[in-house]
Amino acid sequence: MKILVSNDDGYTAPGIEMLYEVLRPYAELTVVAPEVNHSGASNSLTLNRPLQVRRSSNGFYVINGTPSDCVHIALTGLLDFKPDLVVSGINNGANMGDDTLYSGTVAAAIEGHLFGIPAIAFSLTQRGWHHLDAAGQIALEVTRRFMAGPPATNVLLNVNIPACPIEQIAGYSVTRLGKRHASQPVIPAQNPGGETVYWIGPAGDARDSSPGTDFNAIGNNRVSVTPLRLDLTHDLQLGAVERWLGDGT
Ligand SMILES: Nc1nc2c(ncn2[C@@H]2O[C@H](COP(=O)(O)O)[C@@H](O)[C@H]2O)c(=O)[nH]1
Repeated sequence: MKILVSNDDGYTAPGIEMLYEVLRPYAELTVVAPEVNHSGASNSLTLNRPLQVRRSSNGFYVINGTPSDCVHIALTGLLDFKPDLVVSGINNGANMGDDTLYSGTVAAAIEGHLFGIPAIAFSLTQRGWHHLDAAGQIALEVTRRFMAGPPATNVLLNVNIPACPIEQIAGYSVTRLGKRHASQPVIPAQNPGGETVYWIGPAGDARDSSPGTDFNAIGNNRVSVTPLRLDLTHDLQLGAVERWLGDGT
C-alpha cells in the first residue's frame, strides 16, 4: 500500500510527524508537505510563481507552496507512481462544518480525490496538540481499516478526533457536516508604521450541532467521520433559477 502524506501545518508540524510515525510500519509512505503553515489556504494553487521542491533531512519532500500545490505536484510529476491513498494531517485544530471550505488540511485530501485517489483528512479538534498520541492511534486505526478493505466507493473522508485520552474516546460516528455561526469580528491593530491592520477573527461557534453532525459526535467524545463530495451544484434550485432566468428566447 503506497500512501501520500501531506498537511497544511507544515512539514515540521507534530501532527504530520505523528501521522508518519504511526503509519510507517504498515505502508510505503511518501511525504510531500508545505514549508510553512498554510492554515486556511483552502484549495488554492500557486499559479503566479514557480515552486521549488527540496528534501528535508528526514526524507520529506518540502514545497514552498500550499497544501493543494503539494499534492498536485506529487501526483502530476514528482512521483513516478500513483498512491493508493492520500492522507492529510493530523491538523492542529478542528475542521468541522464550514471549516471544511477554508481548510488546507481538507484541501490536500480533496486534491487527491480530484485525481481519483481515496483520501482522508485527519484533524485533532483542539489546538495545541493535546493527546496527539491518541489521535495518532485513531488515524492509524482508520487507515488500517481502509487498507484491510476500502469502502465500496472512492471516498473522501473528513475525520475529526476529540482531544482526549484514547480510553475516553467513545467510538466512531459517521456524520454530516454541522454548521458554524458567522466568523467573529475582524481584529484591527496598528502596525509600527501606524497603519491599521486586520487579523481575521475567530471562527464562529457551532450553530448546528444536532445529533448526526460532526460537532455532536465530537461533543460526545466520538470520532467523527464525514464522507464529503465536491459537486457544489444546488440541484434543488435548478428549476427555480431556470424559471427566473428563462432561456433568453
Ligand atoms: N474565521 C476563523 N476561522 C478559523 C480560525 N482558525 C481556524 N479557523 C477555521 O479552522 C480551519 C483550520 O483548518 P486548517 O486545516 O486550514 O488548519 C480554517 O480553515 C478555518 O475554517 C480563525 O482564527 N478564524
